[in-house]
Amino acid sequence: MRAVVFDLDGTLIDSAPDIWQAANAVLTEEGLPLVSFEQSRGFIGRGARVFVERMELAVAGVNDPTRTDHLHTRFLHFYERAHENTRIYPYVAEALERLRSDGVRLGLCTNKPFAPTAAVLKHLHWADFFEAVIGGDSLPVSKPDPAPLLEVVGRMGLRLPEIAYIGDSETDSETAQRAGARFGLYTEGYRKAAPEALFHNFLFNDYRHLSDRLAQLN
Ligand SMILES: O=C(O)COP(=O)(O)O
Ligand SMILES: [Mg+2]
Repeated sequence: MRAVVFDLDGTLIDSAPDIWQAANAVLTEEGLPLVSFEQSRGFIGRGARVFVERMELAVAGVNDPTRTDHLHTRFLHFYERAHENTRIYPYVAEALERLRSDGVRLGLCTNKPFAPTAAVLKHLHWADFFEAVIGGDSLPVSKPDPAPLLEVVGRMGLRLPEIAYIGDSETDSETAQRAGARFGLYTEGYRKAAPEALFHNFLFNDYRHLSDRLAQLN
């Protein structure tokens, strides 16, 4: 295993509380009804545009393209500044350090837009941690299209059989399957389906086990 590529939201960090706060900041500004934490968490996974569409549908019953554009712009404004309640999942920092000290290279492939991704990585002092970072708006297509994952691998000068992808959601599982990548599913994120129902090479719920699970893939 030369490298591990990670998803971000629901995989390395629990950002749902800050995403919820950004969502309700936009809705408050627009005089629209607010969403619950569970609703907001359920909208995560396909990037900011889809998040906003789902949110608008929930509170207004319909997507109006002009309003969606505006809500999207304002959501990105708040999203970029929302880190106060974002937490790194337990033992993630130790797991990443261990991989690095084992000579495993690290990449990041998220559907979070690039600007808030860069902002939260900086906030966590992870700005230089990942060799290649692709956000949900870095390419014309986003996950579950396999292109973003393939782009990360390409930018690292690697080939797909040399990496494993780690993510938390239906989107990540489908991305890995369509790319033909090995996939580890972190079960404590924002997934809705049963873990067994999703493509994976291994499941894990504790980052203290990640290195061993990856080693068993080889
Ligand atoms: O922003 C999203 O919708 C999901 O982000 P993720 O790909 O890092 O889980
Ligand atoms: Mg995720």
